[in-house]
Amino acid sequence: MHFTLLARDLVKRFGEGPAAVWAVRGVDLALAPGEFVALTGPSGCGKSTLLHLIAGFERPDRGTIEIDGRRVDSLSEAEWARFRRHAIGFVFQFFNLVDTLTVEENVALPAIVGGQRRRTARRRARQLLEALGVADRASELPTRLSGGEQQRVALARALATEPRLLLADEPTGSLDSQTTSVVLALLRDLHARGQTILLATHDQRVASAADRVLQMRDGRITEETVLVPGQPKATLSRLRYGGSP
Ligand SMILES: Nc1ncnc2c1ncn2[C@@H]1O[C@H](COP(=O)(O)OP(=O)(O)OP(=O)(O)O)[C@@H](O)[C@H]1O
Repeated sequence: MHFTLLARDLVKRFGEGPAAVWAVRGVDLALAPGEFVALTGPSGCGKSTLLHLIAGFERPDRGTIEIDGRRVDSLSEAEWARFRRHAIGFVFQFFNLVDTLTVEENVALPAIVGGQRRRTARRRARQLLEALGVADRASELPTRLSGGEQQRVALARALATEPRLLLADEPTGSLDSQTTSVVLALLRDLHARGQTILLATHDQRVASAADRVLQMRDGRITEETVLVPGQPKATLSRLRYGGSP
């Protein structure tokens, strides 16, 4: 079986000695291509840390991570950064857009940094903004946009390099109920198109859109609820909005 994500026995500790915090204490996790999995659990149980380990923002103290069959935990920082740029999209609770760049430039940036031609990257950014319903804000600075619009831009940026794995940390955590519905509909749509998604959420509505919900407690996955039984999709049809880039 091919997995988009395969993590084994992940452990992450912050600090030393008696002050040490064991944020992740031996997590095994496998996502098949096209699966949508939600992580839930009380504040401080380790959801963000787990996502950061998978994205390579933090290094595990123990354990292994494979993404799309590639061992990533042993990569150098530079290799990790290069791999992450095209394999992983990350959506943050507070958007993390660059305030001094326009919306379109924000979305095009990862592809440009990854070596894509500027014109191609900007054209694809336009297509994504169109698909996510924020194309009319393309030339504005992100600070002029509402929270929901900023999160749609952040989603567009995360998808700009057609990542195998979309990670999202509380993507609706700073949105009101109506805007949450919009972002949730987008996540469902991405899932229906075959995007593999792992997200952390406190919102039951968001969690219930997933195929599986994993409950975390004290750095461990303590419970699994399968909402959509059966084999996950075996093939991943790559996301394409409005033709090839
Ligand atoms: N950089 C860090 N340095 C020290 N401790 C940290 C660091 N990051 C996280 N922790 C600790 O690790 C534990 C897990 O935190 P984490 O942010 O992963 O939890 P969480 O489930 O995402 O919480 P929330 O739902 O509030 O975002 C907490 O005790 C937290 O204080």
